[in-house]
Amino acid sequence: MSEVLRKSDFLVIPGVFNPFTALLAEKVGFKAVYLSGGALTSSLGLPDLGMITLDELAWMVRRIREVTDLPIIVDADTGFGEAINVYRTVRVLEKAGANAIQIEDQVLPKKCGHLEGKEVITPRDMVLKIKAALKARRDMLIIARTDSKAINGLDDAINRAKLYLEAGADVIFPEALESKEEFAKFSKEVRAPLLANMTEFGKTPFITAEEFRDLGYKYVIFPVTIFRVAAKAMKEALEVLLKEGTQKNLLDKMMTRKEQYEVINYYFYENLDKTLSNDS
Ligand SMILES: C[C@](O)(C(=O)O)[C@H](CC(=O)O)C(=O)O
Ligand SMILES: [Mg+2]
Repeated sequence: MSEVLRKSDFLVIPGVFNPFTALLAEKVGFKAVYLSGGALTSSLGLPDLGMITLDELAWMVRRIREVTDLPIIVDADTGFGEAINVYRTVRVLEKAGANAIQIEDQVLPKKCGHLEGKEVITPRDMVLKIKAALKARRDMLIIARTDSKAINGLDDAINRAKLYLEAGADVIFPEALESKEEFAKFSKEVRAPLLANMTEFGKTPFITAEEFRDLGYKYVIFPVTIFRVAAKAMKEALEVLLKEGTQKNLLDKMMTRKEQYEVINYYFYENLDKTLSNDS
């Protein structure tokens, strides 16, 4: 499955936060999913500040792996500690079913890369984490994210990316670039598979997937888009229920029971049960 990530020329990758959303992405036709820390933590009612544990993340990777064969890129934040922790993080997440893992060079508590007040670790400390990740991985890709642009500027982010590549990172993720020109400069200087983060309400202006491809990016993630759309839809539905005491006016906004069951392969299990009983 990591082969899909390695061999594809270009991939548009939605952020998911549970098995249902991963299945939806698969059924709609996406070729890979991104388990977003931002969306996952929000779905747990928690801020994205590096507060969940490795075990909680691995549990979700296993649950998603159970239902889909799509490649999963896992957002592992800062790797749950220092280099030796990163070693274990990689082992655990790969066994759980991850095909790629993203580690970022922020200090803890980490933040969404598009917020103010971030801090970065030294390039050397990040290189140690990347080396630990490479020693631990069997097949999965190691994606090194640098948050440095917003703190030390684009040139520092470019220099860090070069060091991370030299250390062996497979993919570079420059976080929170602010214009097409910056994305273009980065891809001109950093000759490697690159991942662009097209999150909304952040520092990056809207750039389409196709434009990112033309700018030299191999992967584009839309990490929290479906969470935010669903969150607003759920809030509106709750308000209607509270006000009207009936869901009648919501029906045309709903996935039907049949459509819902198709996503979760309900009918497969129903048929399996019949076949097993008929056979015996
Ligand atoms: C990509 C990201 O790391 C995520 O957790 O999905 C976030 C996205 C977001 O908060 O919008 C990020 O730090 O950019
Ligand atoms: Mg994240």
